[in-house]
Amino acid sequence: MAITIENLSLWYGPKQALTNVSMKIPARKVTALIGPSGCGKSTLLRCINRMNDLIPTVRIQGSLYYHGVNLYGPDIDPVEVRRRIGMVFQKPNPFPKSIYDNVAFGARVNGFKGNLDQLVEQSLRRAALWEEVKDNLKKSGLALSGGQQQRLCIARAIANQPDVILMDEPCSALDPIATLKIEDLMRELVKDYTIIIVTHNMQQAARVSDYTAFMLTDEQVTGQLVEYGPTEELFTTPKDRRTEDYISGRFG
Ligand SMILES: Nc1ncnc2c1ncn2[C@@H]1O[C@H](COP(=O)(O)OP(=O)(O)OP(=O)(O)O)[C@@H](O)[C@H]1O
Repeated sequence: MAITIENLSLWYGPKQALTNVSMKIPARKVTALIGPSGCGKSTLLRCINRMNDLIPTVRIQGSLYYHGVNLYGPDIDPVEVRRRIGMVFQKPNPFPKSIYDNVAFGARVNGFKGNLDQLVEQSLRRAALWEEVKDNLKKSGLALSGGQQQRLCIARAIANQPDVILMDEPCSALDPIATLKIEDLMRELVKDYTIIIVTHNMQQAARVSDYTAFMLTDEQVTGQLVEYGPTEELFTTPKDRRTEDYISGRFG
């Protein structure tokens, strides 16, 4: 298992957002988190690389293990956690720098001693962007199309040599063609990385993920994990009535 989550609960100030979530996320698979708006998907995703630590009012209970190490243990450096567990956001967010400098950024900050040109090329190739930008590496990252910008952000994440890539609705700002390109890319990247994706789009979860987790906030419990299993099973033979209602479009 890449990630093991045990009884994780989270509060934003007095407001609870996750309740006793437990799940095991396998390495080198795509795991999708689905569920209605506000059910805690992004919150759970952000727990995995300790992004919620940046919010002062957040309180977390429970454990989250990454290859057996408790990421919330006392000796853990959140900066190192975020290098190993990279993240791609909903809205592509390249730095206002050249394509090259975007990809080289993390390596430079970390005092990378190897061949930077090679790292940039490899990362852009892996993000399926190299052919489109190789003659324009000095061009601003912001001058690319939305889909290219998102692949640039994926290249920037890959250049940090992560093990896990978290993606928070990576296609929601993209057109259908750019979306399919990112989905193809995910299937390619999963050969080498563990990918966890939050998506609103059930078809997308069905297309790209190996495992799916359905989350829900209802009158009784905030931010609960209702059902989790192989994607095909969850979509064809859900075990919980609430999963069935959601995937058949009866609510959310
Ligand atoms: N920084 C924050 N401060 C306070 N409350 C927050 C914060 N971020 C999220 N919340 C609340 O926590 C709950 C879960 O939000 P979260 O964004 O994790 O849900 P989600 O399932 O990802 O929703 P969506 O699909 O709409 O993005 C919501 O009620 C939200 O308002």
